[in-house]
Amino acid sequence: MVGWNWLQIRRDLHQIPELGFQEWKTQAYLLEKIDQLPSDRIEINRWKTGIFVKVKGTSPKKTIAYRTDIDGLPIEEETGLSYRSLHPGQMHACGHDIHMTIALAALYDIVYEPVTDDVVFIFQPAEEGPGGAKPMLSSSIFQKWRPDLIFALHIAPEYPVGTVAVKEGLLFANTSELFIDLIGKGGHAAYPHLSNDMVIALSQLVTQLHTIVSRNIDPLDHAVVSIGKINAGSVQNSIAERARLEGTIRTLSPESMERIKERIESIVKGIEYGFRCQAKIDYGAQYYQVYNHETLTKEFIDFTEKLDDVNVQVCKEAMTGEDFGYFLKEIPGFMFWLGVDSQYGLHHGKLNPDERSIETGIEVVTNYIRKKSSE
Ligand SMILES: CC(=O)N[C@@H](CCC[C@H](N)C(=O)O)C(=O)O
Repeated sequence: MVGWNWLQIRRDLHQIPELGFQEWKTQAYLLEKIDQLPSDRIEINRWKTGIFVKVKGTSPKKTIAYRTDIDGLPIEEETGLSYRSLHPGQMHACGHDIHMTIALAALYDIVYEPVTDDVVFIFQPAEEGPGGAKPMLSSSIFQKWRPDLIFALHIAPEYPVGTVAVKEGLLFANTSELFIDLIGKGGHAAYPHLSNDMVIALSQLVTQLHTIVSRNIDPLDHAVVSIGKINAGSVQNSIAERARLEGTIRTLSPESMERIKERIESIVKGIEYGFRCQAKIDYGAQYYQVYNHETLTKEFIDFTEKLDDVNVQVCKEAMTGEDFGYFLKEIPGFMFWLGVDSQYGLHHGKLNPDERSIETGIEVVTNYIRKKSSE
């Protein structure tokens, strides 16, 4: 039996964050570990930069799946930790290093103490974008090993270690990325009348986009339009020919997502007309809401309440997105939050999850698999 040090694994993974579908080092690291497990008990399938691992049950009647995401974000790490990211401008700022460690630990546990049912571990790339869940779901290997039940967790900086937060039904929002390019006419800053300034057009566009949620969406149906990045121009004394914004749309209903997109398209037409420019809209990756199965989630809450050292809270829905929603659209299951107690939140360069949360995650995931497999 091999001995693995979870803390070391988490720190190793933390040092090599990679963006969606570029997770080659991460995949190699995970495979190096998984290959140490007894080969007669598992089947391994690579899928792009991801991995499927099936642990054979002793007398399987069903298949249980556990999914982790594996990608990092294009965010510069500012934690100052001794094991900070070795990849400039990239960081595990959404906790996927913790997610992967818990998945590896649960895999290890189930391999060495097998359960009755088959258990499939899914190491999924590109959760932050452009989205690995949807293509993984339609892969031939997923369809062959299609589980009867699937679950996953996400770290939650705002909860103390030892906390599991979850709710039945809607947990995470519908999301769509948003990219808008404006193309006008550049020129010398001293001759604005001869140019068509895309800095001004983009500034107006950003302001107008922020009226959509307050003026076009029912206040009781929450939604978000956030612009995370803008880009225009090359030097202070030249008028910008092009400008670009990058953002995200979040809604609690698929209908509001459609409404917001209609409004964006009208506003952009107005900008094109008013500023005599051209515009291109790209919605990038779209994620379906995370909707937790009512009965399974209730059962999970009852089960988790009985675990020592775990405090279960019923939480509200969040405007975060997760392409795990696509798995839940097809397979009964749920996602839950795992408290990691960090002063800085998700997608922040100073996010620093408390590593003691790994133990809680392992306890909840492995015990839940064992419970469901004994039914
Ligand atoms: C849990 C979490 O933070 N998930 C991400 C998912 C990204 C979706 C996509 N890239 C987008 O921005 O719409 C999130 O930002 O909520």
